[in-house]
This record gives sequence, structure tokens and C-alpha cells, in this order.
Amino acid sequence: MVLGQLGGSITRALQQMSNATIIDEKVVSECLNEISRALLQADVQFKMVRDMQANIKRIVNPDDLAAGHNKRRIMQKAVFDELCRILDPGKPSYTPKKGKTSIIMFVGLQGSGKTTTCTKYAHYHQKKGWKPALVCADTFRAGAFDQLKQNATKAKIPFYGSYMESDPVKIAAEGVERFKQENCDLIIVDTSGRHKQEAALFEEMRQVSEATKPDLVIFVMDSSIGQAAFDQAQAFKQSVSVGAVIVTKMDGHAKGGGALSAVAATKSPVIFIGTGEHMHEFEVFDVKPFVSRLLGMGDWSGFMDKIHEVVPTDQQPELLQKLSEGSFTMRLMYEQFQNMLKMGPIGQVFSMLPGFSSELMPKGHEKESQAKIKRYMTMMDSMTNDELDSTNLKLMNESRMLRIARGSGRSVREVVDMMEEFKRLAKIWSKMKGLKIPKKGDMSALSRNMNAQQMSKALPPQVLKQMGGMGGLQNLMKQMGNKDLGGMFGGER
Ligand SMILES: Nc1nc2c(ncn2[C@@H]2O[C@H](COP(=O)(O)OP(=O)(O)OP(=O)(O)O)[C@@H](O)[C@H]2O)c(=O)[nH]1
Repeated sequence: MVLGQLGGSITRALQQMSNATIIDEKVVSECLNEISRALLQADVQFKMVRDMQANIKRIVNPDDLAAGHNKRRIMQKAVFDELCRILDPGKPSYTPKKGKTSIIMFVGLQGSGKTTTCTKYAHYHQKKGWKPALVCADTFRAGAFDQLKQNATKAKIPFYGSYMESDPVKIAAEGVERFKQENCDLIIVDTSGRHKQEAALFEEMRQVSEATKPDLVIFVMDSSIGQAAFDQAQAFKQSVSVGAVIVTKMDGHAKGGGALSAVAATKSPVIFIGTGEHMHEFEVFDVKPFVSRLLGMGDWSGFMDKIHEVVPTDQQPELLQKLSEGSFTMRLMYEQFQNMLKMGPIGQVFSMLPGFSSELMPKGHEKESQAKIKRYMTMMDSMTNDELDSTNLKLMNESRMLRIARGSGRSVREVVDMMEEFKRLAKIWSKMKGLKIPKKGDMSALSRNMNAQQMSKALPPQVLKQMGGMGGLQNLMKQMGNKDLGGMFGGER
């Protein structure tokens, strides 16, 4: 995971601090120095690291820490808040509205993934019923137009470009005009890659922006961008009004700190991340779940807590059992939708798992999302028992989808959307495979007496790793006072 190493180092530094017998200013300073070193090693800009250190020092008062508070948690929260602060400029970006023309211009360094991301962005919206179109204003790189054309054709998205015309300003203006007339509601302008040393290309970018008057300029950034990130991003921001950031190649193992710096430089929110070369490898970005995953443990415990809160007690053991098997069925999805509609927003449970709530229930759109869940349930009502209980997606062939669409009075596209949603949830669900749950009768006794060693054996290895290994787990158990662990395993308390 990009930035994964940074998260691990921060977690270790916090761990070392909480192992100390007396927490005084010196121990806190050492911990902060360790965290700062980790940030610098991950390519976060020096000034940002210095500011972050000063802010945490202000928030964390060693006297408070000494007075029997949970030291690691206080420090962790301060670090968490600071990272969120860096990634969240506090104001949302311009949000295009379906049915109303928006012009979105993509800018960035060479090879950052603009062309790929333009198509992903168009495809993402197209799936949601938008009418996007792509304009290739990259006349600099030979083959850029062919690449866009190929991607656009594959995704059945209209495109505009030219092999002959060398003036990107002219192409951009013409393309935007054409698609305005065709009533496209999302006109996406792809531009050439450039860097701040190329003054003429920066001037050209400004002219493209002037000619097309974009509602939103998106800065596309490769997550492996190093120390140069801050200055480059700032230069883009100073030339055109960057309003949002998309970070690409999050599927790699880059240090990723440069990406944090660039976000700070543009003072614009990250709206999506690219997680692979393919069209669907594109996720809505949410700051808090991302940072908590980065810091190694928050999501898992939060997830279990929320299951406890939202899922009716009598259903918890069964649900956890199914989690441990990792196999997700339509029926399970149906039952969870039912719980969530009854008990509150679905996001409460799954927001703990990155990529989930943001997709299914974006903030501020809860009403629409609930309506969507209800529509999904209507479609599932038209499914046979075999379909509901199957884990095999291949079963859902075209004729079955047609039948479901007809039976529920919805379109085939909506059925396909629901299947996509199901696939995504099944992927998240499969991560829980291997969770070992004590037999029903043994549950409460076992969980009362369970130590970290036993507990570590019960957890799937990838989850244990996410929690910061044995150390992270021991800490979590301390925080929860052990007694609550019965709840994590569905036992009676
Ligand atoms: N692994 C991975 N590769 C990506 C991702 N996004 C883009 N790429 C790859 O990065 C390379 C560059 O992507 P392009 O879309 O051509 O980049 P560009 O910014 O348009 O390039 P220029 O026009 O030359 O500036 C391609 O090989 C893409 O497949 C991603 O999220 N993950």
C-alpha cells in the first residue's frame, strides 16, 4: 500500500512511547522525532513535518499524558487529526450536477496518469447515468489522441480530437463547444503533461483554461512523486485554479509522502484515487478511513464495534460466522441492507472499511442512497433462491439479469449496477476470511479470559497485520479493557 511504510513507522513510534514507564516531555519528544523522521523518509516536505510536529506538541500535553490517560491513544489521535488536516483542506471541491453542463479540465506532470484518469472519471459518471464526453487537448505527446480514442471507444464515451491540428487551445475550445451543443453534462478536457520549468507549456495550459472556462480543474498526481511534489503542485495551482486532486497508482508501493505535500500545496481535496491501470480501478476518496487504515488499526476495531451497535444481537454470531467464511451472497447483502435501513445509515458500519461508505452512501446523499438500496432490494426480490444463495457470479448471465429487470420493473443497467455493488462488497467481505470464532457455548467464557496471544490466533493474518501486529492488538485490548472483546466475537456480555 502506498504510504503503508509510513503508517507502520508511526504505529511503531507510538508503540514505543506507550511502553515507557513514565511518559514525560522527553519521551513525547522522542516519539515525535521518530514520527517526523518517518514522514521525512516518506518524502513529506520538511516544512510540513515541522508544522505538524509543532501542532502535535501543542495538543499533547505531557502532564495530561502522565495522569493515567491512555497515552498512546491521545498521541495517536493527535497524529490522526494532523494527517487528516493535511489531506482535508476543509472545503469540498466543485461538484458537477447531473443534467447540467460542467467542464472539467485535467492537468498534471508528464506520465502522471491524466489520460487514463480522464477515462476512468468519465466511465465512473457514465455508470451513474451521466452523459460524459472526452476532449483530447494533448497535442504534445504523439499517441496521446490515439490512447484517449481507444479508451473512449472501449467505454463508449464520445470523444473529440485531431491528428492535424497542433494548437491545443483551438481543439479544446472546439471540443467543448461541440459537446455543449450535444447536451453532454460532463465535458472532460485532457491536457498535455508538463512541469513548472516549461514556462511556455504553462502559458499554454493557462490559455486552454481561459478558452474552455472549466468549472473544475483537477490536478492528477502520481503517488510516487517525491520531494519535488510541493513545488510542482504549487506551480500548477498558481497558473490555473486547481480545485481538486486525484492521486494515481495507489496500487504500487511508493513512499507516497510527496502526494501529501502536493495536496497541501494545492489546498484542494483528493476526490478519487487510482488503484490500477483498468477502468474500474478507481475509488472515491474519503480522508478519515484512509488515515485510519494508514495508522494501522482503527478500521477493524471500529468495524467490529459498529457491527455490534447496528446488527441485532441475535444475528451477530451468524453474521460473524459468515464473515469468517469470507463468502458473500446476495441474501447476505439483502439482510444487511434490511438491518441498515432499519437501524440507520449503512455507512455507520462499513465506513470503517475504506472505499465502502463513500461509494454506496456518499456524505450528504444519504436519502438518495437509501432509495438506491431500496431499489436494489426490489430487484433482489425478483431473484430465485439459487441466485440469492450463490457465491458464483457467473450464474448471473444475461437472461437472468433481463428477467430480474423485467420482474422488478427496473432497467438492466440498474441490475448490472447492483451486481457491481455486490462484487465490491464481496471483495471487502473476503478480507475477513479466516476469522476464527469460538463455538457458541464457549464464546463468553473464552472471550472473558482471552489474552492477546489467543486472540491473535483467532484473527485473520491480514487483519492482525493491519492492527499493527501483536503490539497493536495488545494495545487495543488494553484500550478496550478486555471485557468488551466478548462483543467482538458475538458472545453474550
Ligand atoms: N498501476 C497503475 N498504473 C496507472 C494508474 N493510472 C495510470 N496508470 C498508468 O500510468 C501510465 C501513464 O498514464 P497516462 O494516462 O498515459 O499518463 P498521462 O499523464 O496522460 O501522460 P502524458 O500525457 O504523457 O503526460 C500508463 O501506463 C497507465 O496505464 C494507476 O492508478 N495504477
